[in-house]
Amino acid sequence: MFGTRGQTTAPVGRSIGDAVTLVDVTMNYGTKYAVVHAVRQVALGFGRGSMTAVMGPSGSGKTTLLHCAAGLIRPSAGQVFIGETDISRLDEDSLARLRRSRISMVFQAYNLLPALTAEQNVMLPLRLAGHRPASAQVIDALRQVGLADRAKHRPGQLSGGQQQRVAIARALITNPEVLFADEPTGALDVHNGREVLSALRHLVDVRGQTVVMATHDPMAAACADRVVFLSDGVVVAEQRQPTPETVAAKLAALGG
Ligand SMILES: Nc1ncnc2c1ncn2[C@@H]1O[C@H](COP(=O)(O)OP(=O)(O)OP(=O)(O)O)[C@@H](O)[C@H]1O
Repeated sequence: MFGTRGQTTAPVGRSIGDAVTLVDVTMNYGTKYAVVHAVRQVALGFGRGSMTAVMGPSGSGKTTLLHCAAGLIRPSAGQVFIGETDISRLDEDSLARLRRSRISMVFQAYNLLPALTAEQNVMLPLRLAGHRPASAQVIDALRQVGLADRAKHRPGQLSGGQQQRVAIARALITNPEVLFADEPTGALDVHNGREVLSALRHLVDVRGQTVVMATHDPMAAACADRVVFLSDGVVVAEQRQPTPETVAAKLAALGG
């Protein structure tokens, strides 16, 4: 968890209850002549079976932090652990394997293939990995997001919220330890956004899924167990049991 330094049950900076741990993660973009310090010395843990929202003003480093945590980019300094695995030490092939098998990511754009049905989209990650998923497994993933009855529908026949829930089902099919979501409701109206958030919440409460979500939206953040606030790449605050009001007030104070 936040400020876990000094734990005696795990190496310095890590708690055994965390699905993901960032140890002094720093990410700089650019050259030494024009450097952007996007994330600075962030030390954070994301607890297993919990939902954390990462918030902050535009440009505060939310996406960069998520991408470092998910192994999509390598930090300039610091370590990232997925469970016990220090992904900073993995070579490219091992990191790619870990990303495929232990991590999933959902983006603001659903990235569904329009010619495929919901169930075909959901099975795609396993098919690409050379597996033939059982139909029951695919339907179960769709059931987890409330869409078992839409398996044969194509994306064009679904609402935005339903399409994003198919994207979440597709992210679940590999049974990831952590599901990262970058602005998952960013393209949706309030109603569809709520459907997506309640699907994510259901996964945490019923399945024990770990979810880490970057968002601009105080309503979305208030669905999380905990909100971490970034400002200029630094973790400046956190809230537990957040409400839309407490989150919005903090964000306003940070200039978001
Ligand atoms: N590939 C890149 N090259 C150079 N600078 C980058 C790159 N990606 C992000 N940045 C910069 O890093 C900082 C953090 O960006 P990031 O996208 O992580 O913030 P954010 O909080 O997710 O922003 P937003 O809410 O607007 O999506 C910003 O100053 C941004 O301009």
